[in-house]
Amino acid sequence: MNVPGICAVIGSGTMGPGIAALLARHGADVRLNDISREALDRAESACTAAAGALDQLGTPVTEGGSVSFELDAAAALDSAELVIEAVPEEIGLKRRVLEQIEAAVGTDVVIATNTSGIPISDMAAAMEHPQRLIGMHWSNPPHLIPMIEVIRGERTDSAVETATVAIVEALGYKAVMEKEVPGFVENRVLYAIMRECLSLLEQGVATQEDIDTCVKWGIGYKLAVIGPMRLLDMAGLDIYSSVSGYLNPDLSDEKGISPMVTKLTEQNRLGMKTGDGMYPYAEGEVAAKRTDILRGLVTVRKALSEITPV
Ligand SMILES: NC(=O)C1=CN([C@@H]2O[C@H](COP(=O)(O)OP(=O)(O)OC[C@H]3O[C@@H](n4cnc5c(N)ncnc54)[C@H](O)[C@@H]3O)[C@@H](O)[C@H]2O)C=CC1
Ligand SMILES: Cc1ncc(C(=O)O)c(C(=O)O)c1O
Repeated sequence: MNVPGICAVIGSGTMGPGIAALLARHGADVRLNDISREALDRAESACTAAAGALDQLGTPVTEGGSVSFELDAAAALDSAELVIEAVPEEIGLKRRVLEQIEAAVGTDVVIATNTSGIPISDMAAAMEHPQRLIGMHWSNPPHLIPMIEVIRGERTDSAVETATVAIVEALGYKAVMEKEVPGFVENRVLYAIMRECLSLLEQGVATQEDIDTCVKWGIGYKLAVIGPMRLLDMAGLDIYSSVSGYLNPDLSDEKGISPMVTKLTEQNRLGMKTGDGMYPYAEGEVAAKRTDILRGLVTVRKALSEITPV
């Protein structure tokens, strides 16, 4: 299966532009929609940057692809063969947007949601044709992380799942098919790591710099080559049993949001998008960090593509 010829991406904040740029790279006529003119203006340069990263990666260009920027949702959705919803993670808003999408496209059109982890069945509750809604969870930055989680809701048609997996594979990405649980697989694992790291920082066990160094080199580097299930075999299940026996009861079981994150959020210190967060950023540093991150991800992905899968 090829990538559908006409795609609509609804919401053009952090995720929409990278998704649109990758679809366009594979030949699609992509309409990127947002309710904010400013967001669409920012999206134009984000799409250009994403295309530059795809050039660095050597991703071939399929002729005929383009991205257009649409304030008018109806124009974006007109004749769309695939719709990807990427509006903020708020169930009420997502339900309203899905209602608007479903009223504008044919019943055979796949409607995918990029939710970070809201169960698909909860989002489909008010839909007239819930069989065509599917979770298609891209990882940030979506034009570079070559894996997408595909999550069926209780009423999703199996043909919609098959079609979505085929689209993911046509993009050259790996599809991971899952049953729905809040957070899906990726964010359950990521948020377990984040919870523990934030707890260690709040307890003063290590600085944020040292926590980042430990996780990047001690865990991240290794996990990019060996998945956690295989790592258990490499370490030895007897070792895992001994360590988890005394360690698991001591790990963070914080049920709420980290107090440190709550305080920073209340101060509008949201990270790179506001120029201050877990780290402070000097003038020009956010752009430099973003460039370093993209360059690093391109380099590591190229290296990983050359190794034998473990
Ligand atoms: N930021 C991340 O790292 C990741 C986010 N996600 C998920 O993707 C979705 C989008 O996330 P972000 O791009 O980070 O959000 P964002 O807040 O950066 O962008 C969302 C955009 O949607 C627009 N929007 C709001 N209401 C709209 C409507 N009715 N119609 C059209 N556009 C509308 C906003 O103006 C904004 O530009 C969320 O569900 C999020 O949880 C998934 C993977 C990673
Ligand atoms: C902090 C954080 N939260 C959610 C996601 C997501 O996948 O939905 C990501 C990501 O990197 O993709 C993330 O970093």
